[in-house]
Amino acid sequence: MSSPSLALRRVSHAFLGREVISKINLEIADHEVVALVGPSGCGKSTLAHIAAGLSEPKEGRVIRGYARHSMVFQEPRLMPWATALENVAYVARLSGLSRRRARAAAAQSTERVGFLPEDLDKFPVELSGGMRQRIAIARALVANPDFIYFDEPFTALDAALKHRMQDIVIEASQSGRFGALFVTHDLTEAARIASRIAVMHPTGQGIMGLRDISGRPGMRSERELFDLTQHWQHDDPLFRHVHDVDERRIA
Ligand SMILES: Nc1ncnc2c1ncn2[C@@H]1O[C@H](COP(=O)(O)OP(=O)(O)OP(=O)(O)O)[C@@H](O)[C@H]1O
Repeated sequence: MSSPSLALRRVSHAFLGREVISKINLEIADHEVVALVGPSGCGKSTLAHIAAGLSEPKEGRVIRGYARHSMVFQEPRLMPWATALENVAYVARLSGLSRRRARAAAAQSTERVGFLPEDLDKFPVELSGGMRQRIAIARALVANPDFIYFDEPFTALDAALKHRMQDIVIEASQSGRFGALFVTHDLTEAARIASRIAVMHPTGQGIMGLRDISGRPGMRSERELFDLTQHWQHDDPLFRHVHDVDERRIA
């Protein structure tokens, strides 16, 4: 890989003296979407936060080759006092646009994620969970990032809406040409949106392995996705612990 968008080199982190991730190595190529999976509590969010610079690793290095990133979390984290449009425009303003151009960019970004214009003046409390998450994605896209961190962004959504939101990410990653680290519990989601899947060790002791996913995201049929996830779960030892519940004892 010549110049990766993101490279993690022997990244370790501890909370209150307890090491939760250890010696993580991972590279993501320019415009590549990598899904990160692993059992609950193995350290996926911790790793994504460190990679995005929200916290400093205790050891190791994070090398960011991209120009500008954004994040989408499981909870939309919108500003409750601002309308849907203002939530998105605020980020556009931070990237240096005038008020008028920021509002235009925000309107365009919300259209891209299928948010209806008549709902733009509503406040977060007046929006459904799916509408709020669309705004969170529009906000992540508005400043034209070339890298996005997704931390289980669709876990709380119902199946149909989840599917729709995945399509939006696939479409946006292809037309907007960003790379991404996409943390998820859902192997079918990983198989749909990513070009590679990374499996984290159940207790955070590194990335256990990676698998290339053949074909282009968005072009894989439901049958192919089903066969692939069945194969991962039943025939590939790498995935043996992916759905384990976290039963580690806290030291
Ligand atoms: N701020 C914190 N302070 C103390 N411990 C923390 C903190 N954040 C996370 N942890 C611990 O670090 C470990 C890894 O947590 P993390 O949220 O990164 O896992 P995860 O794989 O993303 O889990 P899930 O899939 O359930 O979201 C867990 O044992 C968790 O309890």
